[in-house]
Amino acid sequence: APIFSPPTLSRCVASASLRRRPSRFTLSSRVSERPVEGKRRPEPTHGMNRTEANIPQPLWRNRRSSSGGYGQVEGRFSKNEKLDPKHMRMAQSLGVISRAQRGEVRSEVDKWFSFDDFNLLPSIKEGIINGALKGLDTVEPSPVQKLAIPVLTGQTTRRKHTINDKNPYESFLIAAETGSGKTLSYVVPILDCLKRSEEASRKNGRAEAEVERAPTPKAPVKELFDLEIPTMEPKEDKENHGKPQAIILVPTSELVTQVASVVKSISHIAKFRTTMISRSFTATVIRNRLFSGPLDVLVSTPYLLSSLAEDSPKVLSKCTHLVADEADSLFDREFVQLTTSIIERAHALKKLILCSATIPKSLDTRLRKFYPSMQRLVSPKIHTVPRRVVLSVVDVDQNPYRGNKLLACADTLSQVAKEPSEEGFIKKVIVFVNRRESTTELVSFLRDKGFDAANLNRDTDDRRNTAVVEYFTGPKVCADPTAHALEKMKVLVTTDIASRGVDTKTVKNVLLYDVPYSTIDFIHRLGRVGRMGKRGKAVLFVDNDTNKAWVKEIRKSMFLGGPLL
Ligand SMILES: Nc1ncnc2c1ncn2[C@@H]1O[C@H](COP(=O)(O)OP(=O)(O)OP(=O)(O)O)[C@@H](O)[C@H]1O
Repeated sequence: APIFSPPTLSRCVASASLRRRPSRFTLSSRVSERPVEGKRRPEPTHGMNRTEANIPQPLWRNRRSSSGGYGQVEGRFSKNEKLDPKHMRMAQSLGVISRAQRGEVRSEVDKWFSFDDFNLLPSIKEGIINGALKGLDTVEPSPVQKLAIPVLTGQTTRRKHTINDKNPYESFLIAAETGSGKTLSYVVPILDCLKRSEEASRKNGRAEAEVERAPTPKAPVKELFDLEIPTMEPKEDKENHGKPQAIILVPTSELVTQVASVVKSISHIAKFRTTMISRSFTATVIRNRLFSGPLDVLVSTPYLLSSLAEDSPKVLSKCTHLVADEADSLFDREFVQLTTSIIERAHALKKLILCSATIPKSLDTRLRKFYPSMQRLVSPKIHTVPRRVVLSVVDVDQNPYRGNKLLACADTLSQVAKEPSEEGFIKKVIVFVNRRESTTELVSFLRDKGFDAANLNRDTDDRRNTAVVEYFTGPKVCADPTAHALEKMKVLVTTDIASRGVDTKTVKNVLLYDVPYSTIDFIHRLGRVGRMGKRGKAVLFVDNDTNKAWVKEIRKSMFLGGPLL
């Protein structure tokens, strides 16, 4: 017989039955002893002589699907898992909204059903339906719009606001999850208010004109020696030139273009004069846009507006409504002085509106100090990632990548390209990196591998950046059905410049090439997908240096649909 022959199934079964010893199933004498923590017992009977039932705690009571509909969950999430202190600091940087507050807001939101329920002028409603939200089958306000529009238009009052020397204007904070329609929640009430005051002043003007048209007393007959005083030519009324009534501040020139296009979509119908200025335009263009005629709404970055206001302070003299969109950026260390100097110079200000998807504790404290009577319109879902976003994790230190992150990224992208979703259209994928230098390195690697990749960061040309952002925020683009899978995909490699506010509603996949520095960055980067209830996928690349407990915590919160804290 051969020394070694391959085992057959019957031989294995026979040897197993021979080895079976019933004595091994007798109870141990150490049955009452507590198991030693962390000690592994490799015997086959391990765990059979326990004094307590080993039933794992249910992790998610309302688990939607066994296949992990809300994220492919790896491992178990333990309640007692401690975060690295460094990451605890990051995780705790977000303000906390109590359950009671969330419940209160939900009942407020449930009162409203359609835009018709709001006390808006017909031209504004038409602007929403046929302009800003044109092409939608059913147009109804989103929760944050239901929360903000009635309060900002004065239809409902939450708290009586007393205007005095300390609080010369009303202040509001709109805070809601990413992609929830915050832009319209402040644009609509502002435009409605401007239209009403325009109509009121037109009525007053008509009344004044009627008074003027009344028969004037006859002029006394001129004597021969009376001087003939030449009548002055009526001057063109330049009083309102370059003095917008509403100003919207956003941190980047890409957002200037985006927000201005939302305002313009309503302005075309409701007849407003809107313009935008940013560093993408030359000085002549900016001058012409601002001073060539009367202006209702201006969208700008704080840098440009504050330098303009220094040269001609009258720019802010008629501003009654001021918005700071992405308020957490505009009140951070980089912008806070510029933003507050603009607010202080707007002496005619009636309403200050701050808007943000995240409220870091630093902002919260600052706002409580500077605007103690600020009305907070906070969505119950603040600090959550849209529920239809699935986050999966790729460990680049594991096989098959073995530390080659570039390769892991290229491989993930090629898997995305092969997916059958978005059939007939170009797939748009955004890859977020932490440092702008990484964009160049990653783009050249991806191009070498045959991907159509572009980079966007603060060093790249502004106009090109605007064009790239417009492509990724624009409608779906049809793909050539005969083209290769990689040719049917466009990849944008970018830093946080494209993570805030950019409305990439046709993007279905984001890749987080670097682990974001904070929960705030996580929320904004993941918020580029799953906008307005759409589905989205995100892939996070981790390595041995990543705090996996923190990542696990984030995935757990996402799975439960709770806020990332
Ligand atoms: N009531 C609505 N119904 C359907 N779609 C809407 C509605 N309001 C806004 N939208 C659309 O939702 C998308 C996201 O809106 P918006 O950019 O205002 O979100 P956001 O809350 O400001 O997001 P972010 O926090 O990322 O800046 C836009 O494409 C917008 O046209």
